[in-house]
Amino acid sequence: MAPALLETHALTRILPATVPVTLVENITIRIGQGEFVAITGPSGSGKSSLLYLLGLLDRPTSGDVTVLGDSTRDLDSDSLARLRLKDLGFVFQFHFLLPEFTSLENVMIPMRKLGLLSRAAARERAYHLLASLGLADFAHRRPDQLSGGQRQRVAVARALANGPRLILADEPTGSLDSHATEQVFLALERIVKEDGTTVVAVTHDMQLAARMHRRLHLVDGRIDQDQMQPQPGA
Ligand SMILES: Nc1ncnc2c1ncn2[C@@H]1O[C@H](COP(=O)(O)OP(=O)(O)OP(=O)(O)O)[C@@H](O)[C@H]1O
Repeated sequence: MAPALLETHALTRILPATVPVTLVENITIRIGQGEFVAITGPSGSGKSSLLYLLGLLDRPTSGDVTVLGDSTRDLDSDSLARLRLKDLGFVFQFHFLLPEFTSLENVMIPMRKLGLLSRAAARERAYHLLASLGLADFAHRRPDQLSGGQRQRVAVARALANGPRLILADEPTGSLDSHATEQVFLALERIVKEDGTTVVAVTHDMQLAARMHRRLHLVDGRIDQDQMQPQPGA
């Protein structure tokens, strides 16, 4: 069997404290290439905690995350940072674009950080990514000159900058109105359909979750097995 893009094995994260807090417990999942996966569950059920572990932004107390068949358990912080920069893209509820830079410059930053492209090539790729998300006319605007939906689509373009295999999104439409939500959702859906990129998104929006391939439903930090059925039509 081909290796999954991302797998977890008995992933558990406990915050040490006088009374330890279990964020997620015993999570074993397998996510393949080109999947569009929703992480759902009530507030406080551990959705963001799981996404941070999947994105190697937090480290488990026990268990493992494997990326393309390779364990990440023994990687040092530099190797984890490199893996995140090259193979993973992140979109958060708030765009976190740098306010003093234009859309184009914001999208170029991860490419320059990875250091594989010249400045001119990074600029061209950033422009192409923005254009593919319907933002060609907004490439030279700063974030404060964009609408909420446009800003979030710039954040999607930035997440795509280094051609990641996996995009992790934490409530990417959580602060948007319905029109902008649809624009951002369609942008993510297109990345999955056309590029075969895997997208895993935390969402409270059950209508959006129902349009994705699969739902991982969390309750009290654990996967709710009753909710693990594939979505109809997926
Ligand atoms: N640093 C922390 N200290 C103490 N408790 C924490 C900490 N971080 C998270 N928690 C708790 O862990 C649980 C899981 O949090 P998490 O943010 O992953 O949930 P969530 O499902 O994403 O919630 P929401 O939908 O409200 O964003 C919650 O009960 C939260 O209060």
